[in-house]
Formats: sequence, C-alpha cells, structure tokens
Amino acid sequence: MTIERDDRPKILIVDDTKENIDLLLEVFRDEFRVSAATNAERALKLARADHPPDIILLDILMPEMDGYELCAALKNDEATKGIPVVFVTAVSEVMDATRGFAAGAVDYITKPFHPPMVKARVRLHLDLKSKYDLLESYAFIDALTEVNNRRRFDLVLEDEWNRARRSKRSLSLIYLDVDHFKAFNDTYGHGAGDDCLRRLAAAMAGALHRSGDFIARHGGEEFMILLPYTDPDEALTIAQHLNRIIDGLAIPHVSSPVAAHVTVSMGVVSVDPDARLSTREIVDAADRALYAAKHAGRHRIEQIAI
Ligand SMILES: Nc1nc2c(ncn2[C@@H]2O[C@H](COP(=O)(O)OP(=O)(O)OP(=O)(O)O)[C@@H](O)[C@H]2O)c(=O)[nH]1
Repeated sequence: MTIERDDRPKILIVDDTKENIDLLLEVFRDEFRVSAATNAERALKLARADHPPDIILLDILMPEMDGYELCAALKNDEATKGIPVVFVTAVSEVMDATRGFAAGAVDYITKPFHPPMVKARVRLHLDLKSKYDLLESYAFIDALTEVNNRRRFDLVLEDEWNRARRSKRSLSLIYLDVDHFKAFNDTYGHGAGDDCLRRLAAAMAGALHRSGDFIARHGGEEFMILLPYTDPDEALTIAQHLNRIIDGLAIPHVSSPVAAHVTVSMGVVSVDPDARLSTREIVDAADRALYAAKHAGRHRIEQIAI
C-alpha cells in the first residue's frame, strides 16, 4: 500500500461567520489543504500546532479577540510570527486595513470575493514567503561546507539549553578540531584543505541521525556538534562513532605526526540541566576538554561532565 503525501500548501481561514468560511473553502479546497477556526483562541491553537498553516486569512471583525489583536498575537509569538496573515474585509471596511498592516498583515482582500484574484494574491504571498525563507536559510549556512554556521549554532545552543533546562534532560556538546591542519594546507594547498573540510562536514552530517542532532562549522577547522537529550555515555558513543567515520575517510596527511591520514580531536561536554550555566560557559567547558585532547597528543576524545 502506498500512502500519498499531500504537499499542497496549508491555509487557515479565521472567520466567526460560517458562511464566509464556506465561501473561501470553495475557492481554495482544490489547491490547498484548508482548515478553519471561528474564534481567535482556536486559530492560535492551530497556528501553534506541529504542522502550522503556510498562510492565514483573517477576518477583521470578530467577537472577543478581533482580527487586529489576533494578528498582533501571532506576530509576537516566535513560533507563528513568520506565517503571512492576509486580512479579509468588506469593501466598506477598507480603511481599517491600514490598521491591519500596522498589526503585521501582509495584505488584505475584500468581500465580495473575486476568486481568481483571491487565489492569485494568496499564491503571491506563499511565493514571497518561500523566497524569504530560502534567503534566511542562506544566512545560517556556512558557504564552504554547507552545514550550519556559527551564527545559527549560537541561536540553536541557546534554544536547546533552555529546552534542556525545562525538560530536565542533559545536553551534550562536542567541540571538534582537525589535527595539524596548518601542515595539511602547507603540504597539499589551501584548495585541498577546503575539500578536506567539505568532506569531513558531509561525513559527519551524514552520520548524525537523531532528530535534534545538529552540526555547525564554528570557524576555521573547528566544528560543533550539539546533542540534545544526550547523556555522557551516549555522547561518548557518538564522538567515537564520528572519530571512526573520519578515520574511515582515510584522507592522506603525510605531514601529520599523529597518523598517515587526517585525524581530529574532540572535547565532549555533557551538562546537567540543573547546572546554572550560561551557553558561553558550556562552550568554554567544551573548549577546555578539546584543549586537553590536543595536549594529550591529538586524535583523541576528552570528556567532562558539568
Ligand atoms: N583550507 C582551509 N584552511 C583553513 C580554513 N580555515 C582555517 N584554516 C587553516 O587551518 C589552520 C589551523 O591551524 P592551527 O590553528 O595552527 O591548528 P593546526 O595546525 O590544525 O594544529 P592543531 O589544531 O594544534 O592540531 C590554519 O593554517 C588555517 O589557515 C579554511 O576555510 N580552509
């Protein structure tokens, strides 16, 4: 049996009048997955769900929380602020649309609907959103290795550390540095050095399977691997696995005093969720462990728990 995936964009219609919902449902049901809410509370719940809508059509006039307030609430929430909101308004209320833009809406459509126009505008905003998302993702990708960059790492570490503290689960971090990489560049050239970093990044990214596992290039020949919900034993197992994967690439390094191929050193830190530490202190601890691994001869893993 094959289960077909429904890749159509998701649209959420928020309107307290069932007839208006039905009208828009007719317009969108063939091209979109449509859900509907008749009040702000339900709309917020659907917008914050695991599979949020790609766009929200929002009636301005609703009892209790009106469209403006709901829009402002969506824009103030990290989880929903990126979802484009289009106001739905009667022609007589067009002036109010200005307030809608101030609340964070991207556009408005007027009743009575002209279906092709409504569809075209919704498609336009979906298209703009996906281009915006793509651009934003470039800002977080390391151009050489195409894994996450340091900027993204800083944000994700902050998020994961907060989550670890809330859920009382330990967080582990691997700070990894290529051994004698200056000698590698000097021997094989900077272009070969770049290729080596690309291969290491791809191999490590391919070896991390758990959702939430995260790799970033931290700078130069340094990488960070963040392992949420991971205790010291598991973190050590993953570090050893990465070490084997890198040894397995067997990238020749004749000028390394450590081995005939490219090797790495790792500092592994596992943090107790009750430890009152800043993310900076976590990174510093991983750095100390990495330094110990380098000092002890390289091509090894040093681990600390804090
Ligand atoms: N090819 C290439 N080299 C880089 C890049 N970023 C940093 N490097 C080089 O990485 C080398 C790092 O050298 P060091 O910090 O002295 O460390 P190392 O030679 O790896 O020695 P240990 O870390 O002590 O084992 C420098 O020569 C940098 O020029 C890069 O993007 N591409």
